[in-house]
Amino acid sequence: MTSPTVIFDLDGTLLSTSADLMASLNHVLAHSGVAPVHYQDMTWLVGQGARVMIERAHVLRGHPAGESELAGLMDMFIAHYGANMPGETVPFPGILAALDRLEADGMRLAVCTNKTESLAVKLLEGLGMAGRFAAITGGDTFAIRKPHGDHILRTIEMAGGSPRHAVMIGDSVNDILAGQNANVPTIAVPFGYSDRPVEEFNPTVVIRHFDELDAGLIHRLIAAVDA
Ligand SMILES: O=C(O)COP(=O)(O)O
Ligand SMILES: [Mg+2]
Repeated sequence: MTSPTVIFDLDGTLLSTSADLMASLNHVLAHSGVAPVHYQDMTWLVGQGARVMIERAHVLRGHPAGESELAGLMDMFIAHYGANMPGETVPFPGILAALDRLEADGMRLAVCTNKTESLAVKLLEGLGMAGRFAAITGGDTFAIRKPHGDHILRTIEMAGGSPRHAVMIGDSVNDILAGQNANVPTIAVPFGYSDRPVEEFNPTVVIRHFDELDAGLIHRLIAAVDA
C-alpha cells in the first residue's frame, strides 16, 4: 500500500509566525506612513500570502496601494522578513513529536503554503525542519495556489505520494477548501490565524493540540475515504 502523505500548511499550523510577519508588515506600513496593525488583525491578514497581507493592511488603514506601489512594498517586506528569520518564530506545541510519530510510521510529510516558496524554505531551514519534508511548495510555486485543489495535488505529486492516501492539515479556510477541492480529508487546528471558528469550514476533524495527531488518525481518515 502507498504510504500516506500528510500535508501541512505553514503559517499558523506548523509554525507560530505572526510576531515576525507583523514586525515586517509594520516596517512596510511605517514606510507608507500609516499606523501599525495589531495581533488581532493578523487573523484576517494572514493566509493568502504576503502580497495580499500588505494590500489588506493598507486598505484596513485607509490607504489602498496600487499595483506598482504594492510590488515595491512586497520587495521591502521580503528583504526585511528574510533578513530577520527565524526571529521569534517557533513550532507550535507538540508538532515536532507529532512529525516524529508520523515519520516513524513511514509517512511522507509535505508543506503546502501560500507563503512565498523561498521564504518558506529559508524559514524551515533556519529552524532545522526543512529536511523532514519531501516537498515544500509555496504560493508562487505554481500558477495556482490554495484554495485551488491543484496546489495540494501537485504537492502530493512532488512528494511522490498518492492523492488517494493523503490528508491536509491547516488553520484557515483556504486550507480546508483546498483539501475539499482536492478531495482529500482535512484536519483543522484552531490555534492559527483565522477570523472565523475553524468548525465553520467543515473540516473532516478538528484537533485542539498536536498530541492528538498520530498515524492512527491519518489511517482512519484515509480508510473512511476508501469506504
Ligand atoms: O503567509 C500567508 O499569508 C499564508 O501562509 P500559509 O498558507 O502557510 O498559512
Ligand atoms: Mg495558515
